Amino acid sequence: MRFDPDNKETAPVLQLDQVVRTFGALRAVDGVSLQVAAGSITGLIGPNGAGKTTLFNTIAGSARPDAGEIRLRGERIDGLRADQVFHRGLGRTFQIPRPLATLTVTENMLLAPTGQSGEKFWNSWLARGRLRAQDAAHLAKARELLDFVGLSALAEQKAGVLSGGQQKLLELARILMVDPALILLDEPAAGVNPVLLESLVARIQDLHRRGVTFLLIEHNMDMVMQLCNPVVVMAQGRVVMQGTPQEVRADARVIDAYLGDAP
Ligand SMILES: Nc1ncnc2c1ncn2[C@@H]1O[C@H](COP(=O)(O)OP(=O)(O)OP(=O)(O)O)[C@@H](O)[C@H]1O
Repeated sequence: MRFDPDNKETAPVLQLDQVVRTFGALRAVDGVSLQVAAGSITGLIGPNGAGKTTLFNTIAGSARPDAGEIRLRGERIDGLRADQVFHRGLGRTFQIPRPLATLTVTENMLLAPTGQSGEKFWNSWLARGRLRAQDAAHLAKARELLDFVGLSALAEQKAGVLSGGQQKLLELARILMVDPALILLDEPAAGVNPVLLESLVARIQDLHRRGVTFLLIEHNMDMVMQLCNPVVVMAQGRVVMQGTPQEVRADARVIDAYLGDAP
């Protein structure tokens, strides 16, 4: 399906066409074509080493594709830097969150609109200088979003003291500072305690109801089955199948892909 800018309902937010990313002889992403429909929570699953994170890195601009085309809302983004992709409306979180530990939670939030994609670990002195230029509107928005993810009470704490789950909520809130059209979540459930996980799932559902589109990598199948439709399955750098959670669960190719990963 080609992107139809006149049809906001059905046009895919993200479109990948034959994307390849290699590491030497290894084709970590080996000709992936897929579409993420506007308003969907699309799941990306697959055994360890399938190429999911490499695909995210390639989409988000932290790794360049060796071949293929990537479009966000119909416009080519392959070849752009991570901060450029971020400002075009694509936010991503990491398997292991990367807040600036010596800045406060609020200060981390205020870095988002200045162009920090989360890719670079800026030194805190430099980051503080940038924050002075922020205006009150950004601060109000930061407070509102921290409230949304349940981190208001920790707003003035150093981000380094947050638990892993709280750091994931902070990453999500930080991305929301730029009103993203699409959010890539890399293993949101990993290392998150059950209470915070419930809160994270609820926030994703809230945002989904407000029209935010998600593509998420997850090994927690309960979460995938609860949240995602469709689910895309990768193995050995390729898309093996795509379908509803029920279709994926029952598909022999998916079972094979996972069993092939067993020790
Ligand atoms: N920077 C790199 N240099 C060399 N090889 C890499 C690099 N990053 C990833 N790979 C390899 O690319 C393949 C895909 O890795 P990737 O991390 O994308 O898989 P994944 O599906 O995200 O796995 P997991 O579920 O374990 O996170 C693996 O064989 C991995 O060893």
